[in-house]
Amino acid sequence: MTDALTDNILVLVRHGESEWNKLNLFTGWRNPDLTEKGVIEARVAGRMIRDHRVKFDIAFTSALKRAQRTLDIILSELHQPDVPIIRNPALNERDYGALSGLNKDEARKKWGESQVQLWRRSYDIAPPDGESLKDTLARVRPYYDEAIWPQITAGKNVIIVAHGNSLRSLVMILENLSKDEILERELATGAPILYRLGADGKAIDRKDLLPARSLAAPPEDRIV
Ligand SMILES: O=C(O)[C@@H](CO)OP(=O)(O)O
Repeated sequence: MTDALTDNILVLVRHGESEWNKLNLFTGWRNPDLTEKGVIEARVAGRMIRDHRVKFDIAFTSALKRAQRTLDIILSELHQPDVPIIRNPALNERDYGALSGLNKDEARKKWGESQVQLWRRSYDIAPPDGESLKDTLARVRPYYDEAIWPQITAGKNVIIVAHGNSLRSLVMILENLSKDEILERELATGAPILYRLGADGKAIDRKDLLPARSLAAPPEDRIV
């Protein structure tokens, strides 16, 4: 058991593994469910957060099943099933447009590794009919400012369960990252990030909670 966190806390969690993560398909706004592994990842995420004894006042998630289900499982593991939940498409994954449903390896064969990497991880190059990270940030930021930040300034502890790229947009905001710095950041499924925020809305510190199986990688409770 870790010391209880007493300041206002914002926790971000990417959903557990989805059926389409497992199949290596571009997912975006499509709506696959969690795999069994994804359910376990969500349970483990809930237990790791429970060890930090955070009591949440409000939860936010996207309009997509994989994030909503992950949140439900986390709240159940936390024994906090009555936390109010706000679901909003502003927190949806980046819309992958014409790539949605395509296999990522097949796409590399068709368009080349570097083009696919630009679509996946450049800041402002959108896939055909889809959103870039910049476009995603442009909808995540106003939602954060108008719906989430007021909760934090009112002294609430907040959990957000969303998606790789909607959360990377939030990480940019919270850690004041440049468009180059965010390109380096990957978010693992079911790995909670605990932030303590200052009055300016920027992170004072961050803890990445990693399940025991990932201990070979970075240290469990890295504070930056
Ligand atoms: O397919 C997607 O919607 C996302 C997240 O799984 O993929 P990527 O890692 O390419 O942003």
